[in-house]
Amino acid sequence: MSAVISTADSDRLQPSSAEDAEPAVVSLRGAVAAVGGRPVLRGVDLTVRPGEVVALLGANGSGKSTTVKSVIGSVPLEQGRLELFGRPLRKFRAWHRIGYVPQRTTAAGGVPATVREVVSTGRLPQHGLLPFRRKDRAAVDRALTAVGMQDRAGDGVANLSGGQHQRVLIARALVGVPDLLIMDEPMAGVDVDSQQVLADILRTEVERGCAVLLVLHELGPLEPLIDRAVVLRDGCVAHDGPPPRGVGQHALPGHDHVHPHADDHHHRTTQGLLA
Ligand SMILES: Nc1ncnc2c1ncn2[C@@H]1O[C@H](COP(=O)(O)OP(=O)(O)OP(=O)(O)O)[C@@H](O)[C@H]1O
Repeated sequence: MSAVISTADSDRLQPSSAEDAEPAVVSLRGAVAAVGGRPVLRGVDLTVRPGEVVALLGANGSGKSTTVKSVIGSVPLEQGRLELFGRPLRKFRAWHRIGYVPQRTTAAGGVPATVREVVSTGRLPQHGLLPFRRKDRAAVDRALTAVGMQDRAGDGVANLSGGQHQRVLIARALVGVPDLLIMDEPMAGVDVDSQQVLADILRTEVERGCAVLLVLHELGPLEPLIDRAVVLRDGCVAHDGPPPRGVGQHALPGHDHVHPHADDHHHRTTQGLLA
């Protein structure tokens, strides 16, 4: 699955100074992946450094979601190499360091679970099959408070608005106190007030040093937080550098506002966060 890295790529991965000695949180090199038998990623390079906030932009179908799914190991690479916190994917076990907020779909609305139950599942990488301990319950309480959903803890998730539902998914990702937060279109289907709440939550996470990889439709209220933008076009990186100011995905060719879309596809799941 992981191809041998080229000499040029090896050189690029070497730290250039003592400051850079900490390994990248995400180092994806030459990622090639197919979904449903169709080539989607055609050599994607993506780096997220500790504490960095990277926005992944691009037109509909350019491969953004597939890229983040390959980062959490749920879409296997046909070629290329992925390292998480300096370890190759096949040796990486510290999934508790990663919080993942999937692209929100309406499908979860029918799940008969309470807010607290959904958020508690985010603690699974920490305690596995062991019973919940006091510190796990405290972590769930902290995450619920962080997203302003403490008073809704006993409510069914089916009764929440889009913005509240998104907050629950974010609380689930935060409950493990991750070092990397990956969010796939966190603002999709979220009202303007909740967008500001989400931006504030994200700012708090960034301030405590969490690295963030965001799939975004447009930069919007998150723009001030973003250090770097990677723009995908047709499964390739078209831009990697400063965020295109005032230009979101809306300005990119092929954008057609079909969001959010249900993930009713059947990715071949091998290893990783969702395994
Ligand atoms: N399970 C699947 N089976 C077949 N094709 C798929 C599947 N999942 C995604 N695709 C296709 O792969 C391409 C990339 O999809 P992906 O979801 O990564 O794009 P994206 O950039 O996130 O787009 P969007 O902004 O619409 O979410 C698209 O053409 C999409 O239709």
